Amino acid sequence: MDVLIVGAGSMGTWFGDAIDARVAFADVDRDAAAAAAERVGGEVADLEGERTYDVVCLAVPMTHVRDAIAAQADRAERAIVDVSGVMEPAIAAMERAAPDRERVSLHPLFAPERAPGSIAVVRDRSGPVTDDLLAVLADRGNELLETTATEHDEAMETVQAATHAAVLSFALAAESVPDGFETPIYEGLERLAEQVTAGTPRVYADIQATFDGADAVADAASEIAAADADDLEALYREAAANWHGETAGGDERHDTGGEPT
Ligand SMILES: O=C(O)C(=O)C[C@]1(C(=O)O)C=C[C@@H](O)C=C1
Repeated sequence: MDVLIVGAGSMGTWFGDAIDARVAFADVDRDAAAAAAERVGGEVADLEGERTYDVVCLAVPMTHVRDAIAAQADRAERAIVDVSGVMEPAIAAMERAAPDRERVSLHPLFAPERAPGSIAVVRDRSGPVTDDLLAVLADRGNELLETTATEHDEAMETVQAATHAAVLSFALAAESVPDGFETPIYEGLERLAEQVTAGTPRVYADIQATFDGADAVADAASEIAAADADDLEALYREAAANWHGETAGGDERHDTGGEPT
């Protein structure tokens, strides 16, 4: 099987490494394509070339995936795949541009350096080629999470947009503290702030531009900042109910002040 990977950034490189196929990389930055090809043992392809492949995988930023699918779909003989991270527009573009080919959208739910991990998978039109690709990903330790484009994109509002907004807000707002003052809760957030801010700024910007979620975090933070003690207690109980069920934190007999029981 030969696969053209359009986009030779970290996701394209991850995909080329994670599958078992002859791969070629095309990118606006030909040096990036050459680096990815060298890293995974593939070739460099022209971005606007005529050559066709069994599979074309779009590994471009989510803001460009629609256009990239429209431009590259004709080079896919059997299957078209994307790893852009947004599924509804990607699937719609694939249905338009490749109605008679296999179509799968994949979103690795991890940064490439933490591979393997869970991969959200929408099999919009499955068949032998994409079944093989997915079987190899599973054999190599990835967990395939079968979903729909709508379910995925809605989940990303919380899992990515709101989560990143919360962590980045903390990363911006936190003052440095002298060594030794760290609490277990603070250390958890500190670790997340370090992890999130070690990524690629544009990826995080694209996620915020694509998925709602940040406003809900901003609204909740404003409510907390403006709350008096009674309001804060109510907000705390609401949060506890969301995460532990209706009675948690609301029953005085079990009110541990946050200590484990
Ligand atoms: O750093 C990680 O491991 C991540 O999970 C990165 C992360 C995320 O934070 O949501 C960022 C972008 C990708 O689309 C997937 C995952």
